[in-house]
Order: sequence, then C-alpha cells, then structure tokens
Amino acid sequence: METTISIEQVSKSFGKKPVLNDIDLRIEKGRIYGFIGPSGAGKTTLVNMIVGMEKPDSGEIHVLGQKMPDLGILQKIGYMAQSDALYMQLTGKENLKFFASLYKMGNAERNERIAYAAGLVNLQDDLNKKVSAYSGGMKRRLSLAIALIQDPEILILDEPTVGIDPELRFSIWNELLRLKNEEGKTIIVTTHVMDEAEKCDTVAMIREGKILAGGSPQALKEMYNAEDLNEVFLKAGRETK
Ligand SMILES: Nc1ncnc2c1ncn2[C@@H]1O[C@H](COP(=O)(O)OP(=O)(O)OP(=O)(O)O)[C@@H](O)[C@H]1O
Repeated sequence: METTISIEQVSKSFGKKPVLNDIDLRIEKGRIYGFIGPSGAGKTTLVNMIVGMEKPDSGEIHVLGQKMPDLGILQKIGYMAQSDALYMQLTGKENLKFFASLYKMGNAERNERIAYAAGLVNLQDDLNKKVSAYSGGMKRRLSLAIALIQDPEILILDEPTVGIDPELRFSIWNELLRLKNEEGKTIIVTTHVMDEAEKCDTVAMIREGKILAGGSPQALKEMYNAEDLNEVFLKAGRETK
C-alpha cells in the first residue's frame, strides 16, 4: 500500500500544556481515516500539523513524500477548518471564485468545479447571496465546497458535517465514499459522530493527546468485544487509565 501521510513520533505542547504525545500514524492512499475523541483531545492540533499550520515540537510529518510544512504540497490538500474562513461581504459564488483563483485552472474548468462543489453541498440556489446572510450550516457547506474546489488528492475535513441536516450529511458521505472509491482520494475526517466513524476505513481514537486505539471499525469492535464504537472508546479509555 502507498503511504500518503506519515506521522512519526510527533509531540506538541502549548506553553506547558502537552497536547499531543508521541503520535505515530501512517495514512494510506485511497482510504478514509476518522480521528475521533472528546473535545480538547488534540484532533484539530493534529490536522493543523498535517497541513503545516502548526509545527511539531518533535517528530516529523511527511505528506506525499515531502516534509511538512511545504507550500507546494498545500495545493494538493483540500482543508476544511473547524471555523469557517469565508469572506462575509462576498457572495457564495464570489468566495468559490476567489478560492478557485488560487489554483491553476482555466475558465471552463473553474466554472465546472464551482458547479460541482456547489451542487454537492446543495448551495446552487444560494450562490448569489452574501455569505453574511448564510446560516451556520450554509457556511459549513460553503467551506466544504471550497475544500473541494481544486480537486485535491487529499481532503482533510475538521468536523465537516456539524450543523448539516441528516439528509445532506448522508449525501456528503456518499460523495466522500465515491471520491475515495472511484478517484483514490485520501480523506481524513475528525468527528464526534460515531455513525460517521463507522463509515471510515480506519479510526484513530484520540484522548488526551494519545492514540488510544486504531484500526478498522470492525476490528476495533472485535478487539474490545463491543457493540459499537462508543463502547470501544469507553473500554479503550479504561484500559489506559
Ligand atoms: N493555539 C493554541 N494555544 C494554546 N492552546 C491551544 C491552542 N490550540 C489548541 N490548544 C489546546 O490544545 C488542546 C487540544 O485542542 P484541539 O483543538 O486540538 O482539540 P480537539 O480534539 O480538536 O477538540 P474539539 O473536538 O473541541 O475541536 C486543548 O486543550 C486546547 O485548548
């Protein structure tokens, strides 16, 4: 299997507070990884380090063979942060156009990508409204569309479906599965939702800056003799205490 992202002995503290502790992880091409764990576990810090927005105190992260941070590699990553970084005074379409303009593509391709991304998150009818008039869920959806705009090889999505209704959540997940299966994209998703974690090929359960357990949802359930991933998480947490 081809490794897309390798995380080796990565630790990070903010001031005196250790946030990630000796994380080792290999992310294979064409798979969906779920980072799950309670609030404050260190999931966002880990994804921020993968995209190169934070530097590890020790250890190394390589993406597509390049040590991060690396500006060239950033072009190949679609990143959806937890808080929406949008231009409020511009319309949805203007936001999409702006982010598309950061990448090399012709006019026709750009219009095609905008139509695809807006359609995927069901924002076609709201594209000409200013983002300041969008609801929280609409802003999340626009952020997801922006993460997909340049057709990146890697998608890193920090809680992508928060505030999104179940029907649209279902269609977004179907599209993520299609992107993985048909286009070989590598996808990392952080989530609190166990149903979503079930759809991942591999789940890394993170608590207090450590990976408690990792593996396919099925293997984890068997390993911990658990009915669901919530139970795995509780049992794995008890073992490490
Ligand atoms: N820039 C920062 N400066 C200081 N502390 C930080 C910074 N970023 C994160 N932290 C702290 O690091 C810890 C881990 O935060 P992180 O956002 O990575 O958690 P998380 O697992 O993503 O949580 P959530 O699910 O709530 O998003 C928290 O205690 C947080 O307060």
